[in-house]
Amino acid sequence: MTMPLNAKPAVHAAVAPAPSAGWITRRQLTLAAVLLLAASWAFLSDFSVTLLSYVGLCALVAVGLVMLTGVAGMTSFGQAAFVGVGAYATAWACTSPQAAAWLAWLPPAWLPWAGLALGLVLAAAVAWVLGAITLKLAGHYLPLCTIAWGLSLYFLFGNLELLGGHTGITGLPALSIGGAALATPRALGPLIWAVLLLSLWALHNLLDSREGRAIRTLKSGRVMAESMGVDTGRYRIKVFVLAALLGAVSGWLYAHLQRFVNPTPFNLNIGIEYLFMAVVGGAGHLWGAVLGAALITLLKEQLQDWLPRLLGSSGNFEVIVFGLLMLVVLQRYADGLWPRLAQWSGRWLKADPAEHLPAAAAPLAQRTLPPRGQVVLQAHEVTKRFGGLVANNAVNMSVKAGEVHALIGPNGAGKSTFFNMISGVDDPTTGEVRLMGKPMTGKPSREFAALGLSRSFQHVRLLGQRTVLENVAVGAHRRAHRGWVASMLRLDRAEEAAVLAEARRQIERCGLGAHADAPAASLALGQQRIVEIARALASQPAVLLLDEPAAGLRHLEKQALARLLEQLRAEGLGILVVEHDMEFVMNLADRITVLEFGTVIAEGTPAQIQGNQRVLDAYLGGSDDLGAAA
Ligand SMILES: Nc1ncnc2c1ncn2[C@@H]1O[C@H](COP(=O)(O)OP(=O)(O)OP(=O)(O)O)[C@@H](O)[C@H]1O
Repeated sequence: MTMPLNAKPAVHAAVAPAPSAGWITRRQLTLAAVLLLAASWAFLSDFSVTLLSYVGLCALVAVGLVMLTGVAGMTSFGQAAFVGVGAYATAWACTSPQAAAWLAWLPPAWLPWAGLALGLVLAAAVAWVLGAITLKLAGHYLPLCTIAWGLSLYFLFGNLELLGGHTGITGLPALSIGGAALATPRALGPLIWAVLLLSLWALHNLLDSREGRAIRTLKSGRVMAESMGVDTGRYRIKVFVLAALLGAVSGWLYAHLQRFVNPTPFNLNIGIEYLFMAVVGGAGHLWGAVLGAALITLLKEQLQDWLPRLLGSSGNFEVIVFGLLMLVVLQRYADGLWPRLAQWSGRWLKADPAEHLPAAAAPLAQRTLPPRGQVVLQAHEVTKRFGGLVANNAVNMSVKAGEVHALIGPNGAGKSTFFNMISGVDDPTTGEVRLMGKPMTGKPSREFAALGLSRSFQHVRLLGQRTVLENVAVGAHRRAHRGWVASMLRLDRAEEAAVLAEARRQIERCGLGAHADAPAASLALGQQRIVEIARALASQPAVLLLDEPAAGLRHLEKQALARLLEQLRAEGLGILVVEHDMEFVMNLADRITVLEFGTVIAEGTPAQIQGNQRVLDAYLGGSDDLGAAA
């Protein structure tokens, strides 16, 4: 690997799909399937049309679960409750005398639309409150909480007199658009599918954006994302609200399809079924939700029909068979069926043409670097205790703009712990950290990122299945601004082009241009460390913290890395490096701080450190390393 430091930035930054020898693209196939469905709608039987309408309704909820569970990593069993919120809101708005009095100014045909607005507001409010309370929980506590509030809302529907108790509410009007009543599944089904397809399009756009990259970090990269300036807590709540809104829209359509509501379709069993649909289809894939909803809805229907005939008696046999089938499917296809289908169809599909992002990209936010020699990062008496163990003991250290400062010490000396203290990943037990002169103690790492600090991690934290380009683009998150709605509507393309061009520029600067479109996990570990540096550079930092950047690199690669860091120093960055490779450190660093058992035992220039007896003693047999680097 070489690291051309002055490589030109790539202008066009879209991810190129792998070519294949098929005759139709995925996009064309999707369009053909939608047109076929639309054309055959009038000829399908009433039964098929009804079934397909239910598939569409379930897929709408399941696609929200794909976003919530598959993409963002939050498992919810309680999604049926939000479907109930949407259904009951419109049922109440359309039938209650109180609502009629309040909405007397509205023509009757508009009442269902008022019901939709009410359902969306209620679902968003309930989800926001529930999310704020429960989403901080980790592990199995979060799914348990979703069961708890799923049950609570279900019983609330059944016990509120205002909502008709367990009998429910009857007499809902049909939806009407432009005077045409959508009173049957044949008439309402196209609207259900139009809403579903529109949602899929918007969510696909969202995932293919700056905001989508941030959402993808929620599953396994939250510490990294916070260090890149992403407010992951806020994103988690937003995804939760989004999934709830999709559930509420499905509930609204369901209520006007059935024309009555009662609590049964919103119970916990149905919540689990929605989750099954997302997981069986492929929880990480938007179209997996449609596949899962279709499979499970059709399977249930067929089993209900066939099993009593086969077994000669009636009963809920389909639930038993259904459960067993789920076990087999999940055992064999842990990622769901969509990836298998995509793999199989990949043989005869050709790649979609690469997206052409606008060439005239919007400028990204720029940072003015502090003057050379100014202290940019300062640790004062920083102590960190883990129970009885003192990992950092009153550590003092400062990093100046335009210098490379190295932090060295034997294994377990407390270097990574100190890194976490001064980057906001963890809080010191006592002591103070100042960044750009501002006290930062107790602040989250995203606020360190906002002030210009960026870092890499000792244990590489990349989104392995995403491309190198996408990973590095996460680093530029704070330099762009377009939000969810702009992303869903594709209004962010100029800014997206700028983000991707910047990411590609940093990748090429770090010598990984040839790997930009490869999944990050396919790179060697040493290269993955370089990807982390490129990601940190994409944020245009003033302070760069690198935890063992040279580990796993070959000799020439280390030399190229040293040249890159020298250039960054010349540009005025303050760089702090934790590194075990003494030759690398002694040739590069301006100042070195040595930690032993969490305490600073020496600080000075490389020459002073190499002559320091206490340091040589600390390294025991390692004194040769220090000497050899001289
Ligand atoms: N979360 C934690 N809980 C308890 N002890 C911890 C925790 N993190 C680190 N330690 C302990 O603190 C000490 C310092 O660990 P740290 O990882 O900071 O050392 P290091 O100098 O980075 O080591 P290395 O060079 O091997 O990475 C070690 O004894 C370690 O076991």
